[in-house]
Amino acid sequence: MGKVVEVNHPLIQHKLTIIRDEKVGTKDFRALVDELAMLLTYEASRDLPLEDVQVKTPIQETTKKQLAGKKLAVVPILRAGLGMVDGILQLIPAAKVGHIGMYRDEKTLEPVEYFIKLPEDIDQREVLLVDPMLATGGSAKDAISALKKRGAEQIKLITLVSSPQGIAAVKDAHPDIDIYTASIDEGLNDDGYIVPGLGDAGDRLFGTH
Ligand SMILES: O=c1ccn([C@@H]2O[C@H](COP(=O)(O)O)[C@@H](O)[C@H]2O)c(=O)[nH]1
Ligand SMILES: O=P(O)(O)OP(=O)(O)O
Ligand SMILES: [Mg+2]
Repeated sequence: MGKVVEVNHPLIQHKLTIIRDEKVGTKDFRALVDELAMLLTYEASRDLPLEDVQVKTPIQETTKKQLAGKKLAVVPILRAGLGMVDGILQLIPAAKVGHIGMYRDEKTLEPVEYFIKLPEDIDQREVLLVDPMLATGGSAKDAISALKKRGAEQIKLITLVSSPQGIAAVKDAHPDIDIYTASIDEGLNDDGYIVPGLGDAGDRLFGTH
């Protein structure tokens, strides 16, 4: 059974409050989404396996830990997820990057997939699936299904803002998935936007409407 972790570190709460502000422009919004993604990845990577390694300090030889070389892939759900990739790669530069393109139909709120390109060995990688917003959960559910269909077994979903409904929908469809989020907000409005949320993350990242 996967877990749901609301990572409420003070730095995360502070930065998230800033980007909720409608007056924050594209440049600051982008920078803070990157920083938040990095901070969330710090928590989501807590269980990465370690192995012993010999290291010679200027004082003496010692046995310490290093990452055991686990293969990772970062997979953003386009467009909004793209804003989280660079921040994650700063922590895990060797990760490969896949892309899943999806938009929500404005009337039905159902996700429409328009692009998918993943590393060939996705079945051997732990996947960090990233999207700033988990609203109805439709996009994340379909993205996880697409990853599983291609053999991915270990998948963590990282979001900035989640609704209780979105979390429940993902857990219902994919009980094995761990979800890391900076905030579980109150809910959804009639247009499927998270309340209070931060608006349309893709539009705010890329300056579109
Ligand atoms: O407040 C919101 C809600 C949604 N989005 C965008 O939609 C999808 C997620 O919606 P689901 O209903 O969970 O499928 C997400 O990719 C965002 O791009 C948003 O920006 N703001
Ligand atoms: O999920 P949407 O429709 O908001 O897509 P995008 O992330 O491209 O804004
Ligand atoms: Mg959008």
